[in-house]
Amino acid sequence: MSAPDLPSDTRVPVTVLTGFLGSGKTTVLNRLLRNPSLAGAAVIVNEFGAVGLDPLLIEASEEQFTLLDNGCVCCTVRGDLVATLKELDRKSQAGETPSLSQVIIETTGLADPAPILHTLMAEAELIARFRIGGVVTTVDAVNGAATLARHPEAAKQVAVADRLLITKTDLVSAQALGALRHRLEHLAPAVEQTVASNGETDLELLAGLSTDAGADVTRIAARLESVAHHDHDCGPDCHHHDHHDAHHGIQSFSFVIDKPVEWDAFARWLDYVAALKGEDLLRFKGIVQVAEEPERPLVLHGVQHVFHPPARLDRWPTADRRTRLVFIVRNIERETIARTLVKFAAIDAASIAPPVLAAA
Ligand SMILES: Nc1nc2c(ncn2[C@@H]2O[C@H](COP(=O)(O)OP(=O)(O)OP(=O)(O)O)[C@@H](O)[C@H]2O)c(=O)[nH]1
Repeated sequence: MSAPDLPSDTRVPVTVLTGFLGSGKTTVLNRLLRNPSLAGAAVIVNEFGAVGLDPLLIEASEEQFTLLDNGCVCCTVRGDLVATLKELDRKSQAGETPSLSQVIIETTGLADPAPILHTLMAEAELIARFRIGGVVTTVDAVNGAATLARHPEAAKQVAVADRLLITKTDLVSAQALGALRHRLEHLAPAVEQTVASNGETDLELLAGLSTDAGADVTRIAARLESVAHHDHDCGPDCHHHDHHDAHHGIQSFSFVIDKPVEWDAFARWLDYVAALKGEDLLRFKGIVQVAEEPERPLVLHGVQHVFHPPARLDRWPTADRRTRLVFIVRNIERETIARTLVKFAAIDAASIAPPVLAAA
């Protein structure tokens, strides 16, 4: 179906912000959203996991923010994405919300961006109102090389990028960064690689994409075609599979703990879990009520072997002050982690929800 004959700049650009689990998407998004010129932007966040923490961690206004948490936006919630975009457009046109200037979709870390682009290019109603502003892919300098070798999803995210944002360069040597850049050049030739230190990037990122890369649907289609080629070149440990198997073996679970935790014991538990399960502990996120300072929660991020320093918030983002821990793992049982919580973090099994049957 061909797009209506509209000048492309009357349509709202949609930027897809993707990148593997924990690679720094939300950090980049939060930095961008601090810019007043993005006040008219809508943010759609897709989260993989039963208990989502992103609504607590993303600095978008309630009006700006839509959470899609019923599955992965590249497969099960594509319909929700279409409905969300149509509704954003309707509200903007009806004057119920400020005029929509930009949409940023933050995918899950496991998403294949190609079906998302297809969705944006296939729906006549969407084509009339929205255009693809481009794909920005974050690549974590610490875990990036290993992740590209092990997870085909990550290689695809790089292959369809219009811009690569290399994050966490403060944590690696120049040599490691050079090797990663070389790998990225191979997967995405001629795609600009930018360093985003702690999310620091500028609006040029979105503006530049909107005007050149995103406008050309033919070019995007050609890039999508080429992803198949890159799929067969994603590294020695890459396991090829079709899209429906893409998240095979990866699961998410959570714990809600209704009593404050003792920090020393909890920190010991974190060290233990990181050391023991790092490679299969793809992503860990937590908001923690610490007994020593219960009014100021700690936000924790773990990405494979790397546990980032905890960040203390000034206050709880919502009325719910319970500790919440979310895991995205490969081949690790919830009960196994639960047992370590009881043993190392000295957490009473009775205070954990959903109940932990085999923890005692
Ligand atoms: N040292 C350092 N840490 C960073 C940088 N960018 C992000 N981080 C940290 O990396 C962790 C994960 O960042 P997020 O922005 O939550 O990553 P994400 O890609 O949104 O994660 P998911 O979507 O939940 O998988 C957080 O603790 C960030 O503070 C960076 O440039 N340097």
